[in-house]
Amino acid sequence: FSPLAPSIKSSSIISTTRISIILKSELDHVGSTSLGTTTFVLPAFNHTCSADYPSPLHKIHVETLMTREEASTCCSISQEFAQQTGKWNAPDSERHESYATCDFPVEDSEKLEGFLHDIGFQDKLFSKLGELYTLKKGDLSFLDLFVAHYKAKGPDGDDDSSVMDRLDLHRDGTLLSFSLLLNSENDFTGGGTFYDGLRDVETNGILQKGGVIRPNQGDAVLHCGKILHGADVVTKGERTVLVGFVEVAEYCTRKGAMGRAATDFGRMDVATRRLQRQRKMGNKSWKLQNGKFLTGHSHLQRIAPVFDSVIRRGDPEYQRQFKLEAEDTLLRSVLLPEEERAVDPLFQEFSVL
Ligand SMILES: O=C(O)CCC(=O)C(=O)O
Ligand SMILES: [Fe+2]
Repeated sequence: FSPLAPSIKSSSIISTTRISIILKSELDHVGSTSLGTTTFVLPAFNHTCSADYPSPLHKIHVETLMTREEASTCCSISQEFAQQTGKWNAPDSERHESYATCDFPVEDSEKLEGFLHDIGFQDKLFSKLGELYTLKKGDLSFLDLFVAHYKAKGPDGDDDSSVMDRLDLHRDGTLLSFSLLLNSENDFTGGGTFYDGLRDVETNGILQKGGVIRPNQGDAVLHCGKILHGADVVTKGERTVLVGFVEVAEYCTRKGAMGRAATDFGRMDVATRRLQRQRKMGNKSWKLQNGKFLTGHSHLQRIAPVFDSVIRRGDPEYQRQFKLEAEDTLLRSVLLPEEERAVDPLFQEFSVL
């Protein structure tokens, strides 16, 4: 399959029976349903990358992991706990450095932790993630598991900073993540998890305008945490989700893939700052003068010209495309094919004992 092949979009959810006979390229971007799992595939953005597309990580799955009753129980326990501790009253920047959310870690509530244990949640989740992303249950561990709470801001639109109504575009710290809706989808309007890479993909059932996926109560969106995503604004009511950051054992991943992507994402941030500086000078030539910081050979004093390339690379649409390409490369390369994974060194160590 060539990533250059034209992609065919479909406006209808394709049935399981059709999947086996349609071309793989037809599956691009399409929401397909198979045995209770709905899958959306991120489009290929990097057309020069020779690595296979789509990799398992290009796929975002929606999967029922709790019954409505189980999700409701988790929601009531969480509500009760948050009321007692005030955990949902202000975004907590201590736990999530760059993206403060109104949340509490599951381990803080014995009752919630106990309930999740009783319904075998971790086992169910890790088995599913393993099956969908070519991993074993034992390769997965929680970096964080927490309940987040979103609430619409007041009708007068005042900036009530103690309320979280959305989460801006970001990447998680882990390779895998999920977000499971605990309350009823009828309790709020807006909300849902959105993906930059799905922005221009045709809407399809629970995939709505702007690349937003709005699952039902008890359903979880499972995705690679490195895909640029956020939580859409809740415009009415409240939305409560169980969110988990799931670490993948290092021996399953390709060394350097993550570092390369981080460098590429970082290059675009530098480009933004360069453009801001050029604009500040009124797009006129500016004097490069670093003598304040460096002396000797490193001391530069000259006129820096205005670069068209600075303007081009600073353009938000150019940057978005560049980042999507880097993300695509990362998704294709970071997971090692199963046959190339060496035995987990830790496992080896223990098996000798
Ligand atoms: O609310 C959601 O669905 C997404 C949450 C999320 O991305 C996060 O907490 O990192
Ligand atoms: Fe996230």
